[in-house]
Amino acid sequence: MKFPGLRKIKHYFPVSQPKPQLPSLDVRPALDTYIVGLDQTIVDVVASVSDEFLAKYDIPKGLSNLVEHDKANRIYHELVVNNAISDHFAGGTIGNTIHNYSVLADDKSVLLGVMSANIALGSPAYHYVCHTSSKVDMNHLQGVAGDIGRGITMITPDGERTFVIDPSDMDQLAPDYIPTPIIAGAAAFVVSAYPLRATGQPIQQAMLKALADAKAHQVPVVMSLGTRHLVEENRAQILQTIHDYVNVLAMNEQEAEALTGFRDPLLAAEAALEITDMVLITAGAEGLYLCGYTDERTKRESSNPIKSASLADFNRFEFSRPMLRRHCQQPLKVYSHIDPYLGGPERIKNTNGAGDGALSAILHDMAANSYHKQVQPLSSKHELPYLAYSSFAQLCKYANRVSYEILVQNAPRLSKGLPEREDSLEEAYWER
Ligand SMILES: Nc1ncnc2c1ncn2[C@@H]1O[C@H](COP(=O)(O)OP(=O)(O)OP(=O)(O)O)[C@@H](O)[C@H]1O
Ligand SMILES: O=c1[nH]cnc2c1ncn2[C@@H]1O[C@H](CO)[C@@H](O)[C@H]1O
Repeated sequence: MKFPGLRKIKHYFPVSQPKPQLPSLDVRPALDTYIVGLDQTIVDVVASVSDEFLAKYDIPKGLSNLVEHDKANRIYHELVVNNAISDHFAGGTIGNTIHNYSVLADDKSVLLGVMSANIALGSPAYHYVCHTSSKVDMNHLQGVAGDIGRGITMITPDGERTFVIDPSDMDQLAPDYIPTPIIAGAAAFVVSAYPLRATGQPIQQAMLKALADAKAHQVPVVMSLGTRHLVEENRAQILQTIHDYVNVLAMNEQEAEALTGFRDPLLAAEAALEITDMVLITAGAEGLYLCGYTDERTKRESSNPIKSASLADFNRFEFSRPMLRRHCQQPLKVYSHIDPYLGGPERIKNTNGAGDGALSAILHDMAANSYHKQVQPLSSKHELPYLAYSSFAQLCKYANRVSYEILVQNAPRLSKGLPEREDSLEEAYWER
């Protein structure tokens, strides 16, 4: 487990504990710190298109659109003829998140989903496996006869991305392939709201089983919302799922508005905190917000400039560490915001995955907390059951830095971790 982000370390963080056992790529619940993700396994087929192309096929821009197989094929073939396809890349919002987690933490994660039982060279499954970190344990995947999903990722000249999703067998994941002991030993379980639109498909029951297992074993449940119209179309079901199971909710500002009715991210977060414990809202060029709970007796005042927007002095206690609401004697809502790292890259070719990247940083910090607690149980950092290792403010910095890296690497999956030294910036960024 790597240290989450960079900073002058105040507490002892044992980075590489020698392990008496032989190294193993399989996750061993009693020995490893890991997270588990459930996803619709998807390969991203990346193509450059014009706005007219989207209009021709009646595809709403900026969203993830489920389409029938024939239409996806027609689009795909026109893109092949136009020579517009630049790459095939492993995708899936949770696949991306746990891959990035494994790259950042240099540690294991488990992917639950389907995979073609026979993988042919050049097939969607082949591209998926080739572009996934070897630290992602794929031993629990369910083999299927057909293909994994195909997500045609169309990038318009303004850098916006629009998905056309052809599901193939991606929704066939059955509850029998949810390994309860693996979920029970995880530092967090992460899922997206996308499977909620696969009405009547086995993945819905599989997802419910995984959520129930995580809840029964007090494993924090993290959910990302996916895309705005998914939230608009399944709002009641999503709200109920969050209320029943979710501890950390991740969304962008459009999804937050669709869920809560508030366009303003702080008001949206305030509303969402009525049904969950922590909320990450990414807001594109406005940076990101991380909001949650801490206990009155452990609140810590920020030494950053105090900001006011729709909530007065909202970041006053952003140096506090997040807790589950039910673990607080006197819960206090805490809000933190950060502008894009270095103002954002000079030129953004494609924002795909920047939000998922932010979430993988939060997951890394949560897992680092579990790891630290396991190896240093008597540390003062664990006097109370905190949800993460770092403060809200520090988590914002780390998440923001990772989003920037996704934007500059121009791909939703990191090919390498963050640089050990940040030449581009004064050290102050990582300090309190
Ligand atoms: N135009 C931009 N300028 C500067 N930073 C940006 C810009 N767009 C995104 N970012 C950075 O990336 C983070 C996440 O971006 P965004 O809100 O677009 O995520 P998203 O819509 O959830 O993405 P995805 O669903 O593709 O993962 C922002 O919080 C910010 O740090
Ligand atoms: O319906 C879906 N289910 C799962 N993942 C999806 C869906 N639509 C798009 N993405 C995934 O979201 C990532 C960027 O955030 C992309 O890599 C894409 O594969």
